Amino acid sequence: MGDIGFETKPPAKNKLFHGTFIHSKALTELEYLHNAAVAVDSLGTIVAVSPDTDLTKAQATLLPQLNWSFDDTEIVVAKPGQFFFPGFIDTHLHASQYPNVGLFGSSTLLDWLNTYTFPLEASLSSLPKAQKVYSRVIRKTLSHGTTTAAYYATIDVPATNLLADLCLSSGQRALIGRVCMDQLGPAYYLDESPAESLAKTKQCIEHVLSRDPQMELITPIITPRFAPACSAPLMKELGRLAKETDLPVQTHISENKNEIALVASLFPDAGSSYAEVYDTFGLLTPKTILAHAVHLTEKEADLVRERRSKVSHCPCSNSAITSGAARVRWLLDKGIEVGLGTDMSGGYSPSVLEAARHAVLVSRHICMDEGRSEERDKLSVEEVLYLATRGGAKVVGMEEKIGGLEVGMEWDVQLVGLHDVDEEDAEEEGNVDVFGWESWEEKIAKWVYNGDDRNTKKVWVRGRLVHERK
Ligand SMILES: O=c1[nH]c(=O)c2nc[nH]c2[nH]1
Ligand SMILES: [Zn+2]
Repeated sequence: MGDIGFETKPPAKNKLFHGTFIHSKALTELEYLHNAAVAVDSLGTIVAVSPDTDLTKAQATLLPQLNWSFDDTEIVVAKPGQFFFPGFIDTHLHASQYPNVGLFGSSTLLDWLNTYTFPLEASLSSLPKAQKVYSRVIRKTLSHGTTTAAYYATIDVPATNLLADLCLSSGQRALIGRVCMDQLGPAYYLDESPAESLAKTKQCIEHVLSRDPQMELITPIITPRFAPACSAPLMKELGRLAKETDLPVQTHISENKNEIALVASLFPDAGSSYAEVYDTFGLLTPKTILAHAVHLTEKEADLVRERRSKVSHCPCSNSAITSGAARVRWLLDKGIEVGLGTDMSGGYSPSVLEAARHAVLVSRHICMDEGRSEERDKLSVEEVLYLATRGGAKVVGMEEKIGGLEVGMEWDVQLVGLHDVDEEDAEEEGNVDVFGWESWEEKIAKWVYNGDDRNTKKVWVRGRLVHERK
């Protein structure tokens, strides 16, 4: 892969952004900063936030304060109606499954894996094919405003390493997981032994760390696929590795009822629940991302909370392959950190915004099913945007760095534009029409329910422009 330009360093120019900035202040509250300026240094870090200041004033006051020269500072101005918003954090997706988005028929988890998923993943041991798929998934997710992605690759080492290299050269922040599985899969798609699985995992970890030693942009993540696909010795080794390296872990939990029954039959001696199986092998850590968590029992959720493991809520996937409805309000009330995952291609869409609106709708179905109608039982627009940004940042362990627009955080941001119906020369219209009488809260709600990648005009990661809609 010699010709890829590895880049952990952001561009060298200081930047001054001006316009409207919106981010989550708390789970239920968005903060709106209008006519504001944000200064981002050449390392991609936010160094000043000035509310209520026009551009000329911001240039006259902030630049001398920061010792920045006028000529060397790039100015980026949001047009009226546009706003800067933190980049989305996709806390669970399978880069290797991207070609299958939308293909799941009427399958459920275990037959979906055999019919659609394992054959595709296995085929990515062809590096040209992996290059094609991984380049595309990175471009596609960036175009939807995903600045950080927790990726599963495949069991193949060179292809997983290629995904890491491509994230680096494309500038997407990512966690890179080589999938570990030594049972359940077809013979053509399995690690041969726990020892081989561990050794290959270490090779990928070393690769990622060789490219980005400080884990500034890409981070290795230990990835037991899910308990049914991992033998007890393998999970034990991976738990040990997590402890030794203090690296994050990602896996699936309690997605589907047949899967849960399978776990009980496969691991009769490793605890009395799915969560306890992972705990037995040291895989429930504060850096563990558990995808789905649809059918957790009260006791399991308490254990997850006690271990400070995190949950990736994947509503599009849970609906598509009929896994069930995860009770996000219940998890949040327990004090478990939750983020959103597209879970492509169990999920049918690369868009975290789609996952956000689906999370809203699933929460309403839960209310209807449980005969509850209290306002707070339903997830609000503000709450799902929190899950998509700040919540996701906590899930991937980067809440000090990303998810909000504060001094000291990194500039991982999208510029969003909605279509003003009075604008004659409006650029690409997109799906969100704004008539001019909407409040900002209403504009945000319209974006959440009807927005898509046409509204994502520009995307930056660590201050570097990584996507621009032409
Ligand atoms: O949604 C899912 N996608 C997968 O690839 C997978 N593997 C195990 N369990 C899984 N669930
Ligand atoms: Zn998944």
